[in-house]
Amino acid sequence: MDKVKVAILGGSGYTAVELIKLLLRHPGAEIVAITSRQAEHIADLHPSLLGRLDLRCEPFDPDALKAKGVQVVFGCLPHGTSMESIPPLLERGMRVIDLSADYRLRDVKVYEQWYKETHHDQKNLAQAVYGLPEVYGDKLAGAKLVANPGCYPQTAILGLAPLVANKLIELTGIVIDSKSGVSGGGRTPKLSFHFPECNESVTAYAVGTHRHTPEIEQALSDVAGAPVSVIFTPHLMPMDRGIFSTIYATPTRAVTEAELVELYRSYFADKPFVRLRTNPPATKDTTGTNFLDVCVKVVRGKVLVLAAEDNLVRGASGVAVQNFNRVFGFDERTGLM
Ligand SMILES: NC(=O)C1=CN([C@@H]2O[C@H](COP(=O)(O)OP(=O)(O)OC[C@H]3O[C@@H](n4cnc5c(N)ncnc54)[C@H](OP(=O)(O)O)[C@@H]3O)[C@@H](O)[C@H]2O)C=CC1
Ligand SMILES: CC(=O)N[C@@H](CCC(=O)OP(=O)(O)O)C(=O)O
Repeated sequence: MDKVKVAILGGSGYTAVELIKLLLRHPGAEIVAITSRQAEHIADLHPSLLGRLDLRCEPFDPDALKAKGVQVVFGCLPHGTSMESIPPLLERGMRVIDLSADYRLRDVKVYEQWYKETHHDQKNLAQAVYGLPEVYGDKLAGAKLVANPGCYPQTAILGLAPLVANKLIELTGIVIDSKSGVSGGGRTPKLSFHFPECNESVTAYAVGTHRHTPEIEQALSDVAGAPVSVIFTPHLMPMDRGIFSTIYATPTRAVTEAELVELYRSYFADKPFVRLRTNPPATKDTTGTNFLDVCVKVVRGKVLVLAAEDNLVRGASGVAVQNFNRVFGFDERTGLM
């Protein structure tokens, strides 16, 4: 089988470099173009790629990408910018896996409420598939537009899916307390990510207003078949990468830990990237991998779920490759194990 010709948008960013490294190891993918506003060799933007990829970044030009035979474009751009770039790619018959948040929320009013921005591409929103393969896997084969999921939401959605699918917890008031490494904020400098600001310090941010709240609720409501509401609080941690979520829920009946462990084991049995742990996972156990580690406990009548992942791999570029595999019919583990 010929390799799938791939382009990446936003070449200088963190998710782009992670994606490039994954795709260089993928037997079915060939990177033929990387776009950037900076006309540089990719190894000048990311010296870790020196000797691994000989490609000069180019300006974004959908016709030029089409002329190179690009079949799928990975969008590694900020939200808002992404929805400006994607329509001309779809019009020219290229598939898109978008790492931004622009196509994740089905209801445009919800997007505009939480992102405080007007949505400019409602037409393509309708055909976007939310790219969380463990939940929406049957919709991904041949998809034209995949909305890659957010980093925090994956820990919450997969951490809670077995419980909400089986109506074992109350569907309102679920508490999700999450911590992220600083790379979650991207490479573009910002005061709160400046070393003296965030080193040796922990703080919560976007309390009650974080954009991932409706994304978590949308997917969990799909799994539950009923509305789910959560209280999601993200924290910035003085580390490079990794996300850890501690989730508290109220059971709808008396449950035992052994029963829940068995439920999780069977729910994730055919999901190779979710690892069930008997002790709390650590972010470092997942660094550089596409694994999402989950542990379920019962404490004083409450259900606790502990989940860890690498925000740049499982949280972004790794799950994007998992989606690529599903879209093009590769085994979903290809290039990721
Ligand atoms: N970091 C993470 O852990 C995760 C990130 N995401 C999402 O993935 C996307 C990329 O994130 P990440 O790689 O971290 O971000 P970065 O800030 O590291 O990179 C984004 C890149 O997009 C390009 N860019 C920035 N602003 C503009 C603009 N106004 N117009 C055109 N291009 C622009 C730049 O590339 P250049 O200068 O080369 O043009 C920039 O380096 C975002 O939507 C983010 O929310 C999703 C999950 C996790
Ligand atoms: C630490 C940090 O700042 N994290 C980012 C995570 C955003 C992200 O990566 O997800 P989206 O693609 O949905 O923007 C934040 O909270 O905005």
